[in-house]
Amino acid sequence: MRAAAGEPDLLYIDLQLCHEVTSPQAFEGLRMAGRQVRRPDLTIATEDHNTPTIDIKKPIADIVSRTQVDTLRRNAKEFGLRIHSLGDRDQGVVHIIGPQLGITQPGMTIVCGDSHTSTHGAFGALAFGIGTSEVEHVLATQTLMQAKPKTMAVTVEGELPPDVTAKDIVLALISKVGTGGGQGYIAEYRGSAIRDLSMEGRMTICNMSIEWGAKAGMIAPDETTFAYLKGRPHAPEGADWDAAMEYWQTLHTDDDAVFDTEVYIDATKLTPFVTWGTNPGQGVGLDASVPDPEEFEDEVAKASARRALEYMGLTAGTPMRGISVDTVFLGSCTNGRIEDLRLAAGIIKGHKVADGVRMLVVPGSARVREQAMAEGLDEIFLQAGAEWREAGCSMCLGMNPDQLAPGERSASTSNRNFEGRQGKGGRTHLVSPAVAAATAVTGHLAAPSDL
Ligand SMILES: CC(C)[C@H](C(=O)O)[C@@H](O)C(=O)O
Ligand code: SF4
Repeated sequence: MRAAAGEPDLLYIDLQLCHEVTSPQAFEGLRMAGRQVRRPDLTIATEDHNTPTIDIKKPIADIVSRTQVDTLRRNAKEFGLRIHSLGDRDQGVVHIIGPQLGITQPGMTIVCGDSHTSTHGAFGALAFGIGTSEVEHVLATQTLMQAKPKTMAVTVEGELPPDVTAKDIVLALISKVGTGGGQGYIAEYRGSAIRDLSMEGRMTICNMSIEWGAKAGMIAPDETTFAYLKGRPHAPEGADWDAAMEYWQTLHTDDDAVFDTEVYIDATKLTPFVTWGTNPGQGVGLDASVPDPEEFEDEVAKASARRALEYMGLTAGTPMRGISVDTVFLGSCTNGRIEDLRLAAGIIKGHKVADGVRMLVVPGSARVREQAMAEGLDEIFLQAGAEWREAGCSMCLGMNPDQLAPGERSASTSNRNFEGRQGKGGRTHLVSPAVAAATAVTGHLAAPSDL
């Protein structure tokens, strides 16, 4: 890093991830300026947003999607970049493949033209999303200018009650601090409840940092982190591993560190959390009811809740469990990892997806899919009547064929419930994989304990 008075810092970037949506103009910019990619070895591309999750051997039907994906392939070839294309064993959602390959490591600076790059902060990496002009800057120079953000500690203490997962922690946090609560901050998630989470759970939380406005979210690397990384294709080996460990073990906050802001959450009081509105902060416990907008004190929150209920087709006072869904989506870079699939499969096993409900199970990467199949999870989902798909962003956002029809309602393990996010007119309730599985069985928002 280079720092000078009155200037933003200049960061060296250890890893840039690319996908088809936000990279075309960046490569075009390089071409027009006659530049090369500075460090092709520190740049890796995958196809995820525009890719279909069935018939992946056929050409992509939608012309815009096909052009995006073809353009990424051409750019990767021209600039000498590693790319994991549809059908490749290492293809998948950009934020799933980095950790899975062991490319994401503690202490790194990681960027991608994608807001959920914060996911990688779960390893104690400084990881955040950047805009397309910044993507071009990093491609050309391997550096990025950044103003120093403020720091926030999000401390989650205590043991999680049954049926409560990492997703519920982060949904509860966002409804507490609001979607703008983290603006200008980098957050450290800490406390016993965070330390007790698996890497998958930690990634779920860091993934949604951007949904409450934080620039990035980080978790101090510990034995859980090291155990996850050990033996992965790109993890260091032998003496390199020992040297890396020596460094990684220093990457924790000093005991006497002072944060600009602190937030505290009592994990023992959490319940499964679900959203009722059209931003990730409009959530309540599953035991609660759809709130009454007139009871919000803040005028902006009141207006936004009124509009959200109208769009969502909901009436204040309706118990959350009384909300029926048409679709359940299990997947995305928030909850499309093996642990998420295992958890949902364990709940759905021996049950059937409710009549009239479709359940899409979309592994976050081809490797997650492979592993799930090796464990027989695909069979469990198929026997329950769910659809077992190929890897990709899928119904997390309406950029590929997996979409909600207007007016359709989903319980979705993804991270955004904005109007039209899963298809024009679609209505999204954000939930954990456990709630998704129980909801698929009952046909209305539910927890595993309801089965
Ligand atoms: C398409 C991409 C730019 C976008 C993002 O930045 O997050 C997408 O991944 C999303 O989740 O909305
Ligand atoms: S899975 Fe969803 S949130 Fe993640 S990168 Fe894809 S579209 Fe964005």
